[in-house]
Formats: sequence, C-alpha cells, structure tokens
Amino acid sequence: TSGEVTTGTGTGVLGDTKSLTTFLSGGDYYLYDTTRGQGIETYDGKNRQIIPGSFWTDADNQFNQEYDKAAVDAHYYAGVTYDYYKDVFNRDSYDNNGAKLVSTVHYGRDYNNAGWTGSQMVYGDGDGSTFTYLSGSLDVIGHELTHAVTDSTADLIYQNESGALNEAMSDVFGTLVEFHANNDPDWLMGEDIYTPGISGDALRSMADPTTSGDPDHYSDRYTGTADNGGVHTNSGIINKAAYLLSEGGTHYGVNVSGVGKDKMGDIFYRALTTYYTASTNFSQARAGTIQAATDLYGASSAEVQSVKDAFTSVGVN
Ligand SMILES: CCC(=O)Oc1c(C)cccc1C(=O)O
Ligand SMILES: [Ca+2]
Ligand SMILES: [Ca+2]
Ligand SMILES: [Zn+2]
Repeated sequence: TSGEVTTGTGTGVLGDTKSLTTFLSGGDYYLYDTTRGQGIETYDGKNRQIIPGSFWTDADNQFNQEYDKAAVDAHYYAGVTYDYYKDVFNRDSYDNNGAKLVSTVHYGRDYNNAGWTGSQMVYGDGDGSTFTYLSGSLDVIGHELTHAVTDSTADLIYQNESGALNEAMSDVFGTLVEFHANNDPDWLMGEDIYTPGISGDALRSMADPTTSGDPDHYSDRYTGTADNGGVHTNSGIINKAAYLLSEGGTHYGVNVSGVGKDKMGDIFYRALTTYYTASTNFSQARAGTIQAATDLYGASSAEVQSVKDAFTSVGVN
C-alpha cells in the first residue's frame, strides 16, 4: 500500500510513554512497522476470539487512550524482541527470513492468557485481578515470540519433558530480552502484568521456581497429565539450570560457576537452534547444551564445566 513511515507516541500498560513506528496511509495511522523484517502489524481483537481482527488504526498518531495501552506495548515490545534476535544472534525474525510479526490484543473477554497460535501472537486483557493487559510485560512478548523461534527450529513437542524444555526456552529468552533492553530486568516472568493489585510477585521465578510451587530439581518433577504434562511447571527445572549457568550458585550441594547472561544466551541459542529436536527430553537437552558450549568454548572450557554442573545441580544427568 502507498503511504509513509511515521513515528507516533503512545502510552503503555504501565503508563509509560514510548515512540512507535507507524504507517500513514489514506489519512489513517496504522500500527504497522515496515522497518523490521517484513513488518510488525498489530490488530484489535475487539474482545472477541477472532484473529487477527482489525488492523489497528488511529486518527492522530497519538496512542494515549486506555484502550490503546495494550496495543502500544504489543507493537513496541515486538520491535524490541525483533531487535534482540537480530542484534544478538543475527536472526531476522522468528524464521530467520524476516517473517511478519502479527499481534492481536484485546483478544477475548477477561482472557487471562497470552500465546503463540502457530502463526501470530495473541494477548488477552486479563480479568484485572490475576492479570492486567498481558502485552504489558516485555518478558511475556519475548516468551511468546520465542515459541515461534522454537517452532521454526527444534520444534519441541509441547508436552511432557520436551514441552517443559519448550517453555523454559521461552522463559530464558523472554528474560534475556528484558535484560538486553534493560527494561527493569529480573529473573521473574510476567511481573509487570501479574496481579496488578499486588507488588513484588510474578507468574514464575527462574531464580527460585519454588516460589510459584514449581520444581527446582528433577526428583520433584510433575508426572501427571495436567497442562500437557506440566509444561509450565517442570520448566522450573531447566529455568533453574539456566539461571545458575548465568549467575552461579550452590544448589543441592553442587557449586556452579556463573558464565554470565550473554554466554548463557549464546549456549542455549546454539543448543535450541542446532541440537534440540522435537522429542528432546531433559537428559538429551543436557547433552545438546554441553555440545553447544563445546562448540563455542572448547571441550575443556570453564563454560562447558558450568553447563555440566548446572544440569547436575537440578538432577539432570
Ligand atoms: C510468560 C508468558 C506466559 O507464560 O504466557 C502464557 C500465559 C500467561 C498463560 C498460558 C500460556 C502462556 C504461554 O505462553 O505459555
Ligand atoms: Ca489517538
Ligand atoms: Ca521479568
Ligand atoms: Zn509459553
């Protein structure tokens, strides 16, 4: 369509002001960023479970209404996540071929969920108690877009151990995006949108998964069938290993020497995109992550030793 790249101003879910890359066409300003890959497009679900919904337009390029907040953050944070994968791993969108990033906000009614549908992101508004607009947290958008990266690479089956590994990869890179952008970063997931009436809590903690009742050791894994075999629960085991690999610590008597966030990201990115496959379980993930670290730093490197120790500390051998 003919038109021009413009810069709008918006108010995010937390009330913060941010610049948005928009597109002026036919007198309307679209939440359409043509500067990243094949584009970033944000849609209005109008509180129906219809996707993608209506391409988001605004009359004056000022996205400062209450109803705009969810769209502002979905659009802006998709750009931040695109930039992370491009700048850090030279990956052009989730398919490494510039695939369009499509988000729908105001999806459903009081919908306490966010997700990757297999072709786009969807964000509910939350019920205002458990969640506020779910696009308001950068780590959540990084989490959802990493599902797309995973589906385009390892394609980890979304159940049992491969599913928990899938979930952990999304938590790992959702968190690393937050650190890279220096967006009030932490090892918590969804803290900006979880229970708006309560401060200091989060959906999950990578540093201590037990704070949300999730396991931090393989011996405590969930073996039931709920949540596709506990994919959002057993992810805690891998999350803890990733946290320890980055930050170091002693866990169940095992000392892990931290390698830092950048190297932890490089190791898991290479493991996810080169060694993990659809059926990779935790033990196979240990092997693949060791191999990735070996490729990057050498078999007798401190980084390889830290990977071994991190997985050993959570009972994965
Ligand atoms: C941290 C992001 C996250 O976990 O999003 C989900 C929510 C809030 C509900 C159900 C599924 C997901 C998901 O993306 O796995
Ligand atoms: Ca406006
Ligand atoms: Ca966080
Ligand atoms: Zn997920």
